[in-house]
Amino acid sequence: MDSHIPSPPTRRLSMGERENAIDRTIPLFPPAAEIDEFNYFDNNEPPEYLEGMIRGAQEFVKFHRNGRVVLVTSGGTTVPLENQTVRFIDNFSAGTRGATSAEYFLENGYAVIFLHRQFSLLPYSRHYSHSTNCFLDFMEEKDGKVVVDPKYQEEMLSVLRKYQTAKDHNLLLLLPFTTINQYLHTLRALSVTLRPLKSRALFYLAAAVSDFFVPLHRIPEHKIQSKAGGSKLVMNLDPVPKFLHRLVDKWAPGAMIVSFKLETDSSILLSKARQALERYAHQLVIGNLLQTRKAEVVFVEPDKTELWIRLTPAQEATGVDIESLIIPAIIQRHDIWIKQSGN
Ligand SMILES: CC(C)(COP(=O)(O)O)[C@@H](O)C(=O)NCCC(=O)N[C@@H](CSSC[C@H](N)C(=O)O)C(=O)O
Repeated sequence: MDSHIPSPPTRRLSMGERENAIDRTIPLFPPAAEIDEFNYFDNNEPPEYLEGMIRGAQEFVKFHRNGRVVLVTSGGTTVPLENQTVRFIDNFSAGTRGATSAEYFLENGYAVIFLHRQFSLLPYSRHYSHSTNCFLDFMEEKDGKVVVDPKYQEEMLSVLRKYQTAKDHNLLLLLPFTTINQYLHTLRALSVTLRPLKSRALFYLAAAVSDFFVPLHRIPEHKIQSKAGGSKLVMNLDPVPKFLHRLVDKWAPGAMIVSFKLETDSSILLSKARQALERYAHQLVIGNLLQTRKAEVVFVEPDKTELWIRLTPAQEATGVDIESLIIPAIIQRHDIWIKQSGN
């Protein structure tokens, strides 16, 4: 290390060690019973904008009543720690999986309801976001006017044309969420809105959903104060109802439902994905590891098959989207689902 740069102070660990960071003496929560889910929705108000949002979704579904509609969820849900939220627990997701998948569904003739974390990546604009691949880097000034750098014309024109087509044909409905509560209320309401499509409705649950939250009756109104000299913040979180169970059983009967299982430990990915499929009895779990999610996923299906979908090194090197392989494989399964459902 350069002599003139002082070495960082040794990290001060809090009193305990890593293994004490989470109190594991509390018994593991049993799977949420049905009543817990009713309680959740009775005790946690829907967002005030929900009625208007759903009216728009109803118009969209009516417009596409003879086609296929996929609800793509994308981005991470937050768990506010105060009602006047200053601090919150976030779930990791840039929104790349959802936004990229939505583009491939659109290119395959699906209408897309994109339920996404506000300000996360969106279909098409994800190619030129404000930070990575900043759109300003693709422009230059010529004769006092802003023009697109000729180097990028072809690629940008292709993205623009796809974006325009989606807009001109009313194929993409963008609906935002931020908190877990907004997400759950909106997902439930959209499930009911999609019922008329029966098997032609597809749920593609790529959002990173919170598992624990602070219930309304326990959340402080104002910013939590830290005491002078420092003080611990001990949080007591409740489990988020296992809504996937309700979605499959009650909210979206007949629709095809695909969920994602996110892990960081490769040794438990397959078993956790199988467990989710057994627990919720939906049609497909796509397992992925945080660290390799852009290069490989595994399809875990009710007939016990496990199909790995991987980019080759050459595909990775040339920037092929793994979603260009995932989505056609899902559509193949949706074709069969619709045929078997007879509606
Ligand atoms: C979030 C990523 C990894 C994409 O990343 P970006 O491209 O950066 O956006 C996505 O592929 C994914 O695994 N999404 C699902 C993550 C997730 O939270 N899955 C839940 C299942 S759906 S939430 C279901 C709820 N917990 C319940 O059991 O009812 C889980 O693993 O537990």
